[in-house]
Amino acid sequence: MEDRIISANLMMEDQAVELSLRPRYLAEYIGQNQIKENLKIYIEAAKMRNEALDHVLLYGPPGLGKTTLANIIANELGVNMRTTSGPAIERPGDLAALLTNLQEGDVLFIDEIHRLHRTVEEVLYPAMEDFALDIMIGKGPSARSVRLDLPPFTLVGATTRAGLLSAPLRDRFGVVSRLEFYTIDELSFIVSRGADIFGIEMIGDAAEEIALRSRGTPRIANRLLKRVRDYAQVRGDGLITPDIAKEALQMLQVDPMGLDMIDHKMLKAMITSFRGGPVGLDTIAATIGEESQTIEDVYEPYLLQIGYLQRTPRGRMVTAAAYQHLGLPMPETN
Ligand SMILES: Nc1ncnc2c1ncn2[C@@H]1O[C@H](COP(=O)(O)OP(=O)(O)OP(=O)(O)O)[C@@H](O)[C@H]1O
Ligand SMILES: [Mg+2]
Repeated sequence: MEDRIISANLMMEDQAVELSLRPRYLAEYIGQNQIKENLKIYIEAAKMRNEALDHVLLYGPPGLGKTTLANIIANELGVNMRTTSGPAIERPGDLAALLTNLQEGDVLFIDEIHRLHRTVEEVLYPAMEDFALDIMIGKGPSARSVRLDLPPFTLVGATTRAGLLSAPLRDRFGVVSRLEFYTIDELSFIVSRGADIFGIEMIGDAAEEIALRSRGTPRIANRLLKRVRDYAQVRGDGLITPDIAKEALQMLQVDPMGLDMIDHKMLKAMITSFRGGPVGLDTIAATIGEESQTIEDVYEPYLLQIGYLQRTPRGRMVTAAAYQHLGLPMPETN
């Protein structure tokens, strides 16, 4: 299921592309204007005071630019960044090793921070708050705790599931930023920028055709651009015209709103079996043979964003806009 062309999750084929396309400074980072503006001020202030930047939590759906932003923060601060992830830190000692290796002002980036082990998380609290590490020396009755000073550092945490973060951890971030889906204009810009970097020729509204189908997500925009380029090369002379872009995307079975077969299957199942809802997440999952978690994290956010699905206390509902998009009549209300 995860080889959907419009999946926001990172795929093998994206990795090289993302490295070459990843913006390195705030000025190159498109969109997320509020976040950028705030960060610019905080970063400048931290540099003026010669202090570490406050800890930053970045959250939002996959592919919106959290990892990119973490790298940018370190670049703008002019410091080194160490990268790890929640599940990779198995024991408190692993975290201690990471922390004691930081230089003053460095950024420690913890991806998937909602998956930190509880025992590790507890070591993180004093580290974040007091730049200190409490370690136990010895065992049994003679054991004692020793406090070790750490260099001031900035923790940047990223998560797709802020709701799963414990309150004490969340409270220790001075800056909490939620990334939003990108507008069509912003995505068009990202596509054009990618085309420039790759030396791809594109004319007319071709970038917009790709942007429209990118589900508000730069990662998807970059991936679609790559596929469209292949199509243009094989079917034409490499030039991406709006028609070529449309044909290529049609072949990839991505509709003009960025929906693919699985979205269609899910919406249609809700319509035919449940009169459009409300229907519970688990029931939808069972009906289309997917996991509830996947639907909630991966499929649903964009459908909610464009107003094709609605969340109600009694479950999910298909909206009039979705019926219209699918060309299906709304059931009579009674
Ligand atoms: N604001 C932006 N401007 C231009 N390109 C962007 C922007 N945000 C993201 N991208 C592009 O999208 C790609 C994916 O972004 P990134 O890896 O930072 O997402 P993420 O939020 O960390 O995803 P995940 O939740 O899967 O870790 C980047 O490599 C970059 O090419
Ligand atoms: Mg990431």
